[in-house]
Amino acid sequence: MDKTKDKNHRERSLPVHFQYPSSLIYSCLSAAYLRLRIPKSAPYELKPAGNHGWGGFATRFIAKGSLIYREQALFTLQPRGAQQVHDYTILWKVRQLSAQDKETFNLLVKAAALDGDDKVSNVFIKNYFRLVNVANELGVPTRSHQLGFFVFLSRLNHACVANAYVPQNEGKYISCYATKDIQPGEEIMFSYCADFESMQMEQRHRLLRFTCRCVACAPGTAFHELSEIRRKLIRGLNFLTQGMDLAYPRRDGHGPSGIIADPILREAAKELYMPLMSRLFYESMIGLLLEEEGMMNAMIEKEIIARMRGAVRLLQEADNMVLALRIMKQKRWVDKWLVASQTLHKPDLGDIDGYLMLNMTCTA
Ligand SMILES: C[S@@+](CC[C@H](N)C(=O)[O-])C[C@H]1O[C@@H](n2cnc3c(N)ncnc32)[C@H](O)[C@@H]1O
Repeated sequence: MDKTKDKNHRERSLPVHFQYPSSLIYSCLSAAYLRLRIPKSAPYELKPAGNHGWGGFATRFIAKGSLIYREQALFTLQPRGAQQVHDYTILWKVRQLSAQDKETFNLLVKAAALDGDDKVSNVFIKNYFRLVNVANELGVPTRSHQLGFFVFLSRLNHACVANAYVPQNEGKYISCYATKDIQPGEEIMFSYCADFESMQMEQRHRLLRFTCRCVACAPGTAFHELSEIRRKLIRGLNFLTQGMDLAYPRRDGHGPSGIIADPILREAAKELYMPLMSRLFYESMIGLLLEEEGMMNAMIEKEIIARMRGAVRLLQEADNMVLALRIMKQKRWVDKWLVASQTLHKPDLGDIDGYLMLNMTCTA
């Protein structure tokens, strides 16, 4: 996913719906799920996962950074939102599938029916990922959104601090990568929403509509307390660098922005008027906080570094350039942040260019 935080495209898989309350449901689901043939190339199997219904468990060691599974959508739809997907549209798509794919789809419908839900559209809602940049019929990439139905990666459960990551998408495919070393038998989980990095527990659970019990969602623990502070800070830092509040819907382009108390700083951030050297400090702090939170991974890192490089390229003053190169040279985020802290709010002749360029990109 483009963590340059394309304003409208951050939603990935949607927070989904029902709790799986009893062992009765597990055994009903098992009838359907045991018949679901996980492809041989996928290094996980389906098993009951405590209060998460069923989940995917590693069948072998999966090294940090490696691809876990790449899946093609069984079919795609192009509605305005998943809630607007109608049963008949889905069934029309399913009619065009191969016999084997139809059977797979029917297994998920059966599992849902055993769970007391016979609406095909709800099955879709539970198994879709948002796709952007899908090529149109002529093969030309578009910015339009599609929703893809994914059978196998949809079986993975959510964790706010996860061991896997699903970047936004690549056309009709989605891929899941390990963000940590995963041992055989360990459950593979990813965060259902990229913006959760800027949200505190209560808001995350409200959107998910279920109660996550990962390490960040364990009130009373030191990790949870720190996590709440870190995510609030990340929210503020994202606002300062990108001019938007990722924790709230932004119909008008800007969120409530209560996250930044200082009105002058808030207005400057909204207008994307932020000195380049300050950007380097804020971005390195985001990196440090994400790492501390256990949410850093190669893809996010690449995106933050790309944004930092963009700022460095625009610098015009020699002493700032020297400092910036020192920041970029540091291997660890904590060191980048320490060096960058010497530069906060230091102006540069390139600040105006940076401001113009960002505003042009954002309005284009
Ligand atoms: C896409 S499905 C994931 C697979 C699902 N567990 C199954 O049995 O098919 C999403 C649903 O799984 C459950 N779920 C996923 N992650 C969870 C978590 N961390 N805690 C509780 N329930 C979770 C929720 O009911 C959610 O609506």
